Amino acid sequence: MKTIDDLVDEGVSGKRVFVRADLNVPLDGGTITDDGRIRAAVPTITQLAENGARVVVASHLGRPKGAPDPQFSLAPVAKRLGELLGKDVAFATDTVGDSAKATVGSLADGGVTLLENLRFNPGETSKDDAERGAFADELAALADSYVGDGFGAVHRKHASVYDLPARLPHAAGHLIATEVGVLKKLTEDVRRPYAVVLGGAKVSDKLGVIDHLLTKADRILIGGGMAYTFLKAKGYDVGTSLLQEDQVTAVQGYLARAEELGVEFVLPVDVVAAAEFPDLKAKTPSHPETVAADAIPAGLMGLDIGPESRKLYAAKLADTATVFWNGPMGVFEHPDYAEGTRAVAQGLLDSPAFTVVGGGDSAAAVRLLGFDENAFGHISTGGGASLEYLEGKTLPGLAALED
Ligand SMILES: Nc1ncnc2c1ncn2[C@@H]1O[C@H](COP(=O)(O)OP(=O)(O)OP(=O)(O)O)[C@@H](O)[C@H]1O
Ligand SMILES: O=C(O)[C@H](O)COP(=O)(O)O
Repeated sequence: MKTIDDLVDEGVSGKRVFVRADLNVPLDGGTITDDGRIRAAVPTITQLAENGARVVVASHLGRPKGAPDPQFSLAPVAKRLGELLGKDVAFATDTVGDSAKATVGSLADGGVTLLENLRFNPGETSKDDAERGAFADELAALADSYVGDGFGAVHRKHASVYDLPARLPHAAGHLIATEVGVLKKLTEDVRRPYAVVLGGAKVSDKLGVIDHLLTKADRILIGGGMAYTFLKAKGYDVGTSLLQEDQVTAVQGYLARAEELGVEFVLPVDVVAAAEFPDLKAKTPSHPETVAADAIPAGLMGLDIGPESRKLYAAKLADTATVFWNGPMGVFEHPDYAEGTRAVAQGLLDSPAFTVVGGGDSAAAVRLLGFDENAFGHISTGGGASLEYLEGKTLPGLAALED
């Protein structure tokens, strides 16, 4: 894989270099609540700008439906990126339209622009190769070369991740190199006991990885929105909790296979539940109740792991040598449901293990709850991406940089 250093050695001065970053940060209205992914993109952008490139940065934010949607605008990200780089970042209000063409066209050597959200264009995420390709052609017209650095999105076969590098000379940026370097260690000589902690809300995306982890991990701890599909698979009532009904049978299969293989599954024994999803904006007090995990009353939804589960999870992490954690244990954005995530983060720090925390929200949670990110072995910007890497899957955004 060609690196950004190789590209810079070949000469980037005066050239338009397209940087596909993952600047998908958590937002509260227009306010960025955690800028970790923006900070992670800085080294690559800085190196290119310092070497006289005209840097065209692009990213997705959230999951808009292929059309402009102001709540997913990257405008606040352009401002923050400018502060971190210590220079103005020209923001294009579209991705391949007049604004993008004009902004890129007027870039000086060493200048940086950020394009509007790639997912405002249906071609970005299309399953149709021709539609994605047509959008990639339009993006390619804005640049002379391509640097892939959005590790958090390399598992997506999207136009800017997969099709665009095929159309331009390409290289991998610093973030991708660092992330792959650390995760590779977890797929090779992993020190045991090896525990994997899974939570979060993208349940359908992430359940599939468990099948693979059963042959790798010694212990799998389940929390967050993922837990309720497991509790249901054990025959328990889960009230109105997040549930992936179509995966219940598959999960029963995982539980049976784990028993055969001697892999320990750790599920919550109690949960913090409420009648309604909390107000994450106002953070007004909600009405949480701690209930047994095997009998969540009808009308209540599980929003965090309970106090007994926190003790159990900390104990299960205490003797591990390696831990990979993706996905918060609860709706940590609201103080009533943050304690499970806090307990797991503390459990990781108290254990002697080499710890990798992966995922936009997981990494943000660790920082927002006041933990020192440097105390963890590695904080990955990729959640789904790091899981699929560990699964051994071919990741479109890495494969595209290889040839
Ligand atoms: N019990 C629950 N019910 C509903 N949502 C939950 C629950 N527990 C956690 N969440 C939500 O999960 C979200 C994070 O999940 P997600 O799977 O996106 O993790 P991630 O670390 O960001 O990984 P990725 O980088 O792949 O997105 C948080 O916003 C949190 O509020
Ligand atoms: O948050 C993430 O995991 C990445 O930014 C990818 O986002 P996606 O799951 O919406 O493709």
